[in-house]
Amino acid sequence: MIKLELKGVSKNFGGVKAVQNYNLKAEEGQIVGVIGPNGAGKTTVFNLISGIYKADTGEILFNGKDIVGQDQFDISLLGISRTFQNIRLFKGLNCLENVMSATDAVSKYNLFDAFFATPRKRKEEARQKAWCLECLKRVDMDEYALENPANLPYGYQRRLEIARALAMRAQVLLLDEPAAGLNPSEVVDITNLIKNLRDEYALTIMLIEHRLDMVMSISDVIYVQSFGEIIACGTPAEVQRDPKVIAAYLGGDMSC
Ligand SMILES: Nc1ncnc2c1ncn2[C@@H]1O[C@H](COP(=O)(O)OP(=O)(O)OP(=O)(O)O)[C@@H](O)[C@H]1O
Repeated sequence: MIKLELKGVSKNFGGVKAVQNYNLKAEEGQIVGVIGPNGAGKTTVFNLISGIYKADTGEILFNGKDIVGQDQFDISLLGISRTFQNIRLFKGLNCLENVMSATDAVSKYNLFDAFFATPRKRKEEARQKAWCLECLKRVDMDEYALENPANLPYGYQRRLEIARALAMRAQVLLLDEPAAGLNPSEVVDITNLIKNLRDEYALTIMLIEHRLDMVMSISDVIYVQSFGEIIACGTPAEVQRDPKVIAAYLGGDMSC
């Protein structure tokens, strides 16, 4: 089943054609790698899917429905969550509160309940807390629930971002350079975590990554972008031997 599909999507910034006539299909439970040189338009694709930017042309279908024009908040409620190249966490909140902040929008109590701290609000908060602890556990971070993320190694902060996305009950996860800044053993950990989450929840995962060894080892299919266009798409083995990819992206050596 196709979970996410981009059809003829384009985005210009003034004279810059950041994304041009972009077509992509991501099946349920698939890990889709997106690679390409700096400035190729990879992050712009994520910004278009997540509603940060609106596509100039084309369709972005999530579960078969076009989401172009919806704002980022509504898109995240639909089930598309993303992480960022530069980790975005609330440094003043502990890990559990960071995860819970992601679920505030889906809480099932109203202003009256919130103002008067009704039993319904207390019950709903307890339910959300249990669910968020479960999400922390899923990324092996339950023991750090009360820790400030700023005191934790980078690898944990990356996992915390993923826990926030899980708490939103994401069906599609957009990971922007999940291995950036991680040491080799943290890269192995996050790679295994991503694979396990896909297997367990049938998540559809798109990932932008400059670390080719990681993206090649984890992806079912890879899209290669250059100057806003897809120049190749296929299995890791297929794109590695594609002459266009080798010429445009790696200057001759794609072995990793
Ligand atoms: N908000 C914006 N305003 C103007 N130009 C933009 C904007 N966002 C992106 N661009 C331009 O669009 C092009 C694609 O940028 P984008 O960040 O999507 O590339 P990228 O492939 O993610 O790069 P990197 O690998 O370095 O993160 C670049 O030329 C960039 O300068």
